[in-house]
Amino acid sequence: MIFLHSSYRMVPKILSPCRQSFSTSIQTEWNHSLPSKVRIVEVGPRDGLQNEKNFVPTEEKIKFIDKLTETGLETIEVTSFISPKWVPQLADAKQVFTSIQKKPGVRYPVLVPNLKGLEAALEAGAQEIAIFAAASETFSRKNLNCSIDESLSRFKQVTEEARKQGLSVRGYVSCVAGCPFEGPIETDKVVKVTRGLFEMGCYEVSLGDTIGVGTPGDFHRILQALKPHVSMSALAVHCHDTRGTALANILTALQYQVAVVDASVAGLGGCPFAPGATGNVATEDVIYMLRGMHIDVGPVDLSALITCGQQVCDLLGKKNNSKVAVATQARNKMHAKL
Ligand SMILES: CC(C)(COP(=O)([O-])OP(=O)([O-])OC[C@H]1O[C@@H](n2cnc3c(N)ncnc32)[C@H](O)[C@@H]1OP(=O)([O-])[O-])[C@@H](O)C(=O)NCCC(=O)NCCSC(=O)C[C@@](C)(O)CC(=O)[O-]
Repeated sequence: MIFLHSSYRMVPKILSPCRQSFSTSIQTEWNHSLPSKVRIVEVGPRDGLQNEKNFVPTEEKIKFIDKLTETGLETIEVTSFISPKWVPQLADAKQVFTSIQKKPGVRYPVLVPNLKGLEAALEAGAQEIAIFAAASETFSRKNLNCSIDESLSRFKQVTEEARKQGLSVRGYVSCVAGCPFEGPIETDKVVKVTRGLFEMGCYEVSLGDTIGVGTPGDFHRILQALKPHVSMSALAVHCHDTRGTALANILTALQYQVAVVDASVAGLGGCPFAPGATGNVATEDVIYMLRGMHIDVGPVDLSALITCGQQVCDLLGKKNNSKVAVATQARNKMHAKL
């Protein structure tokens, strides 16, 4: 496996918003090793809101998700059927899930931590769930109140029951590159938990850099170790951008044929049980980068997504963490003045 493709250095400077296209020969040489299509999993309504201290009114959550649907996103993680004592912000999971306008063809997964959550998700009409384990023992206890092994046996029951009911099950592994409590995490632990999730029946596993400490070197090490055991096309990456390495980590994953990327509009996000965690990579930035590389990311209207991201930032009173959104808005303002 070549870590950075040798022609990488030949790529011209970053594409401007007017989308310069690079020469066909360079494009072919460089892109042949990358997936031609990437599925974006928008996690803004779940990961993006779960850590907000002030309760976001249910109606606003519903409007937010409906706007995301209108942008053309194809997968939107809506909420979590977790204990409201643990994450009060998502206590309205059922109301949100049953009230959003679901567009045919769009997938609306929800997080589920146990059989109780599965029951609630089924009652609400969910067709896809996500379970979430960790590669760090301490983080598992902080996030799920149980050890990694206990969580895996709990999730096995959840997965078996969900699949019996016809649901698809996605898995997450948190702390793949580092833990807020334990520091660096051994690659073997990531491999063990990832394999465990596939063995119990997950169709896809998303590798979470929960606190955004990972670098391309970490993703190279982790994917290299996973390669003999799992299919790269069944993996996703979930990169928080705390240290500005998320896009580079995603690019590394693409070089391993990983073709599913989690992202959050306006770069919202963070796990309430992971001190120091900040937002996910911004969906706008991922789309901009991948389209600039001629990778198909589906029919998302980037301008509509930028507007939606800004609206939710205004609602939350937060800074927009999408560099593409900030630059586009500044450019639009400048053009409006001319
Ligand atoms: C797993 C538990 C429930 C264990 O928590 P526990 O306290 O051990 O659970 P319990 O079974 O003892 O139940 C305690 C209470 O919660 C209730 N309860 C129990 N389960 C549910 C449920 N599903 N729905 C509603 N209520 C529930 C249960 O009925 C009981 O209520 P009481 O009798 O006290 O009134 C808890 O630890 C929990 O909810 N954890 C969720 C934590 C969470 O949501 N973290 C954020 C998501 S993960 C993440 O962000 C990382 C990710 C995915 O993005 C990837 C990455 O970045 O790495």
